[in-house]
Amino acid sequence: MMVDLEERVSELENWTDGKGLILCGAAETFCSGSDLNAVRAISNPQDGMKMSMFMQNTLTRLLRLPLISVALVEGRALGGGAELTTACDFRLMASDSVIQFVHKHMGLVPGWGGGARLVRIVGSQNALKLLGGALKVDPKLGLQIGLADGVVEDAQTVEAPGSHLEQAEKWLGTYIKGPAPVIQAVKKVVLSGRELPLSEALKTEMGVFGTVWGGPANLQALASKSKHK
Ligand SMILES: CC[C@@H](C(=O)O)C(=O)SCCNC(=O)CCNC(=O)[C@H](O)C(C)(C)COP(=O)(O)OP(=O)(O)OC[C@H]1O[C@@H](n2cnc3c(N)ncnc32)[C@H](O)[C@@H]1OP(=O)(O)O
Repeated sequence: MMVDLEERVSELENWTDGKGLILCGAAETFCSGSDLNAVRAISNPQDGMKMSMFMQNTLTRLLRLPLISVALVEGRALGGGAELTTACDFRLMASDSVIQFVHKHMGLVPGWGGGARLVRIVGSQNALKLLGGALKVDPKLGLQIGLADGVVEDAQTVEAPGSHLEQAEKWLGTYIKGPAPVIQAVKKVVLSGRELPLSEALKTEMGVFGTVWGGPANLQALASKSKHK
């Protein structure tokens, strides 16, 4: 899974007109973390840290893609799978889904960068509770602490306008409507604001602004005298 994921991220880094990404699992599980059969063979500290470096690099690149990403969590996201959800910009949870940082039960802490990202998403107090307590985060708790950005309804409920994936596509559609260069610029500006010290973020923002100012979308908007009602 880890190598496959890195290869997909490399492909996505070359997707020049991408605007949005939905990451979902298979069957009833979003991701159950490391392959326990495989990690038993690399249970020494050196190999563990190599795996950690590989996955931290992969997931950091995933989060830094110039597009808006959503983790569609169906079933369980456990351990590294929970960390994987934090490597997307947003998380949508199905009604019976659970995000659980089970690391403590494995005698571990997050190793794929999920600890650092979790603090930035839910704050240090909630991160400490989720990691220290290996708490099961259901959609209600996820929305309450800001780990979940929305819930997708089950097909048999009246509110469900389609499958989980169709609902996620509709949810994401609101944020990626528009020309790819503009959506990509939006993500780049937010990324720099999220990761850089203010003075550097301002420089990055100015640079990104320069790529869209006077661009096709900007000139078209100016020509149309659009009103934002
Ligand atoms: C940095 C964190 C990272 C690390 O330390 O390297 C980790 O992520 S540690 C791993 C954390 N994940 C787990 O501990 C998950 C363990 N699995 C489960 O809790 C359950 O399997 C499940 C995911 C909740 C699913 O339960 P259920 O629906 O009851 O199905 P099964 O338990 O029968 O599983 C089906 C099948 O899948 C195999 N499986 C599940 N998870 C893993 C895994 N992480 N690695 C390897 N194999 C996994 C499970 O063994 C079953 O296989 P078969 O017995 O061959 O059918």
